[in-house]
Amino acid sequence: MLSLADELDYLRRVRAAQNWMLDHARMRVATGEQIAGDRYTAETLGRMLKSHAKELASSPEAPPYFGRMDHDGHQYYIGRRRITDATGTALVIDWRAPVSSRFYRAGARDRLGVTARRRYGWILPLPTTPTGSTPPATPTGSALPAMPSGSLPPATLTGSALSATPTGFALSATLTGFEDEDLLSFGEPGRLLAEEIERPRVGPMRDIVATIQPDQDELVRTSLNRSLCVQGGPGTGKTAVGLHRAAYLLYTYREQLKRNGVLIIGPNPAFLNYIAAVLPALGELDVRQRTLTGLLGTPRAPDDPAADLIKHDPRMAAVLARAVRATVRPPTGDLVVPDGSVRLRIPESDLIRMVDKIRSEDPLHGLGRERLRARVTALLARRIESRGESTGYAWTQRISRCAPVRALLDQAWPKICPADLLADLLSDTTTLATAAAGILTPAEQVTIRHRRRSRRWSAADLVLLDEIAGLLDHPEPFGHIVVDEAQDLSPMECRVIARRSRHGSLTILGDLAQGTTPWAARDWPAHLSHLGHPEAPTIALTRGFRVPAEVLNYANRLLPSLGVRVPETTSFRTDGSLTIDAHPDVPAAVRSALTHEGSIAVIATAPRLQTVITELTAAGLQPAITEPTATGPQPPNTKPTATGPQPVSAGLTAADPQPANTEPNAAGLAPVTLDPGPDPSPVAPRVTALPAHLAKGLEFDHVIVVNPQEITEAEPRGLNRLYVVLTRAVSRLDVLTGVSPPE
Ligand SMILES: Nc1ncnc2c1ncn2[C@@H]1O[C@H](COP(=O)(O)OP(=O)(O)OP(=O)(O)O)[C@@H](O)[C@H]1O
Repeated sequence: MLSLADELDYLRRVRAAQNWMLDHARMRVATGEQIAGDRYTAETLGRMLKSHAKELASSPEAPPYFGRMDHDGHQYYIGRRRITDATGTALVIDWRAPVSSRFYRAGARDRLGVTARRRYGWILPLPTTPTGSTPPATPTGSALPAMPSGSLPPATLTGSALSATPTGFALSATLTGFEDEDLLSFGEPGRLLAEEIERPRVGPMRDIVATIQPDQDELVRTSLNRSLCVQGGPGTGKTAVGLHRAAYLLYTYREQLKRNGVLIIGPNPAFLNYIAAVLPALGELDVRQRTLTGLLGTPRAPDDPAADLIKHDPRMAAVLARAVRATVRPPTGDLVVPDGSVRLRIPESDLIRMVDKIRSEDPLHGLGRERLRARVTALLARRIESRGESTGYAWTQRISRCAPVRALLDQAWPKICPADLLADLLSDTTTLATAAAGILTPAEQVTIRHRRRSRRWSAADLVLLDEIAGLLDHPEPFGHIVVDEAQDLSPMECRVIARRSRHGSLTILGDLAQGTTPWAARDWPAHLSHLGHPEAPTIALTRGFRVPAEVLNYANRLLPSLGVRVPETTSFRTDGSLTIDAHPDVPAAVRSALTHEGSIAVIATAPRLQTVITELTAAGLQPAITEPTATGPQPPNTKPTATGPQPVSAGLTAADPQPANTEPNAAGLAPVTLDPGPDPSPVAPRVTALPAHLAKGLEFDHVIVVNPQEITEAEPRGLNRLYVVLTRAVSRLDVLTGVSPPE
């Protein structure tokens, strides 16, 4: 076992190796720029070297390793990235390397050959303040919490806290201690893990590489060719598992994923901002993170709940397929193509047979058109060749694009513009009746009909446009897609994702109990079929890392009324508190919450929130707010978990730089800050006022729910919404029930 002094020596070696790696990468970029070669090779090499250097330079403050294990006579230090010294010796191995899996999975029942496991505690420096000074380090960030000197449990081997000042990296993590796990209770959560889970939430979501649990590790390391559906209650780590699986796949299947890449789909921009830092912290800078809207475009027309219900129904796929097929018509007249002194002819009857044959092959529309062009050209070529003449590439090109052939294609198999087709379909009674006959009822047809031909599309229309585009051609594919909050997708939205993962795999993350959209899934098998991966196994995660037991037990009482069958979540934590107060005094609740560390959210229905904000502001407790506009929901103007001493204006605004690879805030989704009035002092900068419908996926240390009965009554799935809202609390939940306490 290494002593304290040995550990410090090792850390110095690792820091030196990190500096060498960075210098070396930068030098290679510099020399690479002078290498002669063809432009393509030089560019590819340059890009590769630069991205390697960028990756090494990113998050220099992160701890270089978080654990160590002894296995098979070797000692392995495990970190976010592999670190090698100038001789090529690996000092730290990547958490995704095959052998690292033993670090996560070795337990009392099966030690997997691991004879010792040690976890390290670090503190991170705070970023430099605007005045240029660096505040003292705090135990936050992507690290295990600090181990206070002298307070280590007897099982650990440290006698005092360590302090190693690194070289090279100006703002580096400081090693503060380590914990050796008791081999007899191997697998029991240690102190460092408990502290990590119970820490107050500060800033955006962090990676969990240091404390991945065995069941999570199995999901993370599932191979690329397998799709997975993870059903997990609130705070069971679904999002964390999905993001770490993306990082694992990129590491293990880098070559395969180079071309098509990985896509993360989240429910809204606020959520994407919340998770944006996780993959870059793991060295993965090139993962696309989008909402479905980000993938499909910005809606320009408001939602229409009655019409949307039909437009999101899977029957619409059949209506649109029929509408596209209806554009293919039997050719009228013979095809006559002048070629030099001869006129080549294909009789109408042959053309009709040809079109019928291609239709029976059921190709995508765009492919069908090209198939018709190719078959007509081939038939004309045979006519020429039967006269003993030859055709070549130039002849084929000319004839296949000549005016008579083009005219035939435009008449029998026309090009389709999705926007035109949808505008015609939705505004023309006869066209819609023909396409929807026997699929939608006449009343349903009236409901979705647009009064005028318009190209101002609602969110539901954009899904239909994508469906039409998918009937014409294949969209850009992805090697792997992670879909979060998947239970909320409509069948038609599922098809958007299915089209993009035809040859790839999916990680589907969701909780049927948290389904709040009108079309939310009630069971997984049907949903998985819409997602194009009915074979994906559904695996349940039932241990909650966020919500303390007392709060979770309270929220779980709603489960039998939610209309779905899901396993109950049990909590890893017993440190929380729950208060139920029939006389809501929001300012008093906020004042009391402010006596604790961490983020605070006041959650209510959107209309109630207006009153609450006025009340809080009058009491000198102006919160950061996030509120809906006519065009849709908005991300919080303070990042979901923004806590600590940040002014309200430090929240996300439309002008703020967006985290790498997340979409910019779509127009109309810009956050709104309450007019601060004559006295703009943000009295309660770590308090966020949040409408219930924007709470999904987020977490706050202290949650104050105002008038829960209004939340349940505000929408058809109001009980599910309340379940989501109650389970956002990391430490404390106050329920201010109002005059009529809910059952
Ligand atoms: N193994 C772990 N070690 C430490 N923290 C963890 C672990 N797994 C999850 N967490 C933490 O638990 C919290 C909840 O995780 P996450 O958001 O992934 O849950 P979720 O299942 O997606 O929740 P929800 O359905 O409510 O959105 C996060 O703060 C996450 O970092």
